[in-house]
Amino acid sequence: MAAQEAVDTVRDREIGVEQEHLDQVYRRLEEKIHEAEFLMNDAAQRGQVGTPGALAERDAQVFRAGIHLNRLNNEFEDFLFGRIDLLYGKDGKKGPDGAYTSVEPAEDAVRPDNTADIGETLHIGRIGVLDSDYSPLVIDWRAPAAAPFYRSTPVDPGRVVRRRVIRSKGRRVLGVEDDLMRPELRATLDGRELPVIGDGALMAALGQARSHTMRDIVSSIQAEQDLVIRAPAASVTYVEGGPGTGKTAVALHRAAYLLYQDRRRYAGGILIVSPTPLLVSYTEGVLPSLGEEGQVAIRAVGSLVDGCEATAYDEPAVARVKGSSRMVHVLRKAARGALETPAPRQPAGDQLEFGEEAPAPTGTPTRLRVVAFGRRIELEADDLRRIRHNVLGGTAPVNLLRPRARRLLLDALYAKSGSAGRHSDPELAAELRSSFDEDVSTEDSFLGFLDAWWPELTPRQVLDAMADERRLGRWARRILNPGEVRRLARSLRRRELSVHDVALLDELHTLLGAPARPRKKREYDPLDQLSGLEELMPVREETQRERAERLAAERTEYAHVIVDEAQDLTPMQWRMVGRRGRHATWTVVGDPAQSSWSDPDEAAEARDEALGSRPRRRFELTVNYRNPAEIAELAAKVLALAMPGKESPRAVRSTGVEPRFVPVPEKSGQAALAETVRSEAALLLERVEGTVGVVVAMNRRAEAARWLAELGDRVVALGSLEAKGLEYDATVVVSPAEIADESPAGLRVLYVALTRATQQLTVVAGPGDMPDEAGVPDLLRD
Ligand SMILES: Nc1ncnc2c1ncn2[C@@H]1O[C@H](COP(=O)(O)OP(=O)(O)OP(=O)(O)O)[C@@H](O)[C@H]1O
Repeated sequence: MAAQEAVDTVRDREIGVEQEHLDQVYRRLEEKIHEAEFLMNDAAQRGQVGTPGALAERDAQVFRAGIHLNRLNNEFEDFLFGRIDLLYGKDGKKGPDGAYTSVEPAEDAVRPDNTADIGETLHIGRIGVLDSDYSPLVIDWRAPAAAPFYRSTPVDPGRVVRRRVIRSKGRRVLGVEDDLMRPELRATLDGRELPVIGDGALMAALGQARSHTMRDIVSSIQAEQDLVIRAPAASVTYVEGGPGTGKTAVALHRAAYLLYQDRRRYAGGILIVSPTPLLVSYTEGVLPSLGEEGQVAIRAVGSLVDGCEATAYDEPAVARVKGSSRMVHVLRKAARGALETPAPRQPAGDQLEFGEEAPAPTGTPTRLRVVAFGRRIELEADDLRRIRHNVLGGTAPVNLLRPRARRLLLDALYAKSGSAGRHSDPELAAELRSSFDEDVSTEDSFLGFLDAWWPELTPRQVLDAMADERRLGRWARRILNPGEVRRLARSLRRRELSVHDVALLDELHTLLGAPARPRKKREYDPLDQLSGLEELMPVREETQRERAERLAAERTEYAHVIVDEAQDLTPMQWRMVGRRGRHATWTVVGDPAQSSWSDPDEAAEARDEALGSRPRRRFELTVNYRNPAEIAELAAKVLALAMPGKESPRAVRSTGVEPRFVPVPEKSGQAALAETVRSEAALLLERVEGTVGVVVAMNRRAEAARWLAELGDRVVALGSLEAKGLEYDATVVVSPAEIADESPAGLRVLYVALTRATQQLTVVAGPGDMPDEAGVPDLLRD
């Protein structure tokens, strides 16, 4: 009892020490706010005092100080979260953050009798704060001086003697947890021995209930993760790690780190590509909590093209075709072929012509008739075919070839006009030609013809054209088999875009060339045709702000691209993502064992193409922070089937709660399955504090949502592919066999489903499963 009281007293005293420090930090911040406010009032009173530049600087200062205090008061519950006590360093140099830079201890820092004095104490927080004498009150977690907080281990302690995690809420310090990095030392701070309080700051973090949004991990980043977060931004940082090893967390913290390192280069220029909108909304709050609001674009792969927010999934056989790099060849043909619209079958009649009083045609015209120099001149179907063939010979984007098509049409018309040899004098000949061109190209019949014969195509129009099975069959000849053509065409007839369609649209965008932005209607000016000026003459000047917004929205290239769940990108998606980072540095995180793409080798090839020859630094994350050992062990059985020989990450904690198995005999029907899933989810809701995820095969998504409708918003129904990257306190995995049989990648998708829970897992064996007497489905047995 007495011993416990003594521990409590030491703990309380240490909490008091940290409280004092936190109070000092807030005092300092308030001081800065007052200074800033004073400056602002002063500036306002004196009106014109100082140059406009100086006033702007003051305003900026006030603004920055305001942001600081606002964050402190509102956002950062644990603004200050760490502390390291360090030995004296090798040299006495200080860095810009006011801390000593030396990583290694001075030679005489430890005395022969294993005693030492603490030479420096640093507090680590979400942002840096300097005292009025420029000594560091708080070091930004991303600053070099903070690295030992994450990196130091008992094996390689550097200067760190004690590492402390501080838990606080608002302005109150609630607790401290220490790790000793040099347990053999008797170190003193200001003449008193260093106390050590508790253990398991990481474990405390991992045991917390999960909500619908991800939390940052700044206070407990582990050494192997820190190496990735702080890796230099050169070329490609490539990270592999199993489920729950912190890949997503690391990717987000890395974005914050890069911004801190080189804001000028990265502000607004980092793209994070995420597999699903669900994962985007799950992770969206992390960067603001690290103080980086609005600096990073986090986009789902189905929303990478502006204006698209695709969430629909294709059935696996269709997804396989749409994602395959064979589509590049099909799309190339389609982009060119779609220039020709088939003539309508009804009403049957003469060939369609322009320049005649005929009902508006809907097919591609097969004859051009103009009047120039008082004569009727015609190009026949063969002439037109030849010209089209000639223009399409190269690889240039189709929309950009229109001026060339126009030129060749004029050449051909001129040749037929009989005017070509009329003048031997080159100057007169050129003059004649240019007046011919002017005559013809302003003629309505010519302009109308050009619009119909070489229309400016949008990616969507071409994709729609591919929905016609006959035409698609032509474009895909010797590339796709008839079954693939049929399925692809059928899926494109649905109006709703699928996630995979977006990569096709992006590819088409490249093949077609940028379509002109929607134009405001105005008087037609033939000069536009000559010079393509229409894009340069907006009806009204944009304001600065509109321009900034437009450029941000149109941004298609980034300085750094982070790909999360990289194993899932199809070859076509890699091409799309690659185009956004042609000059970028990259961070690519993924786990091949979780790939939902049927042919990982093909995807790896496309990835290598997107990343080019940039050198890669490879990292591996080996510790599973999400799943308790009991769940990880079960998942490992599926991993052994999905990817024999692949090692599971090591789970760091155990809950003592084994996964639960509940079979629903096949003959008992859908209602029994629904009832079982509902009651199992309800049971888990009672057992855990946070969220429950129910993972079902993709085609059961809608019904599963209905099954759970009454259970409130702590429970979510998810299709197997949507579970990617997410986590819940508890999960119900429904019908493992159904999930595994959904696609060629089914076992890997099942592995994903089984690794989502932080505490409890229930497996409901349904149709197709063969449970043993304990209810364990065949796929989950040894
Ligand atoms: N150092 C850490 N301290 C505290 N929590 C951590 C740490 N590292 C990871 N976690 C937690 O572990 C969980 C898994 O992390 P994350 O989702 O980033 O893993 P992942 O590797 O992306 O997983 P998956 O491949 O399954 O999507 C998250 O709740 C994360 O906050």
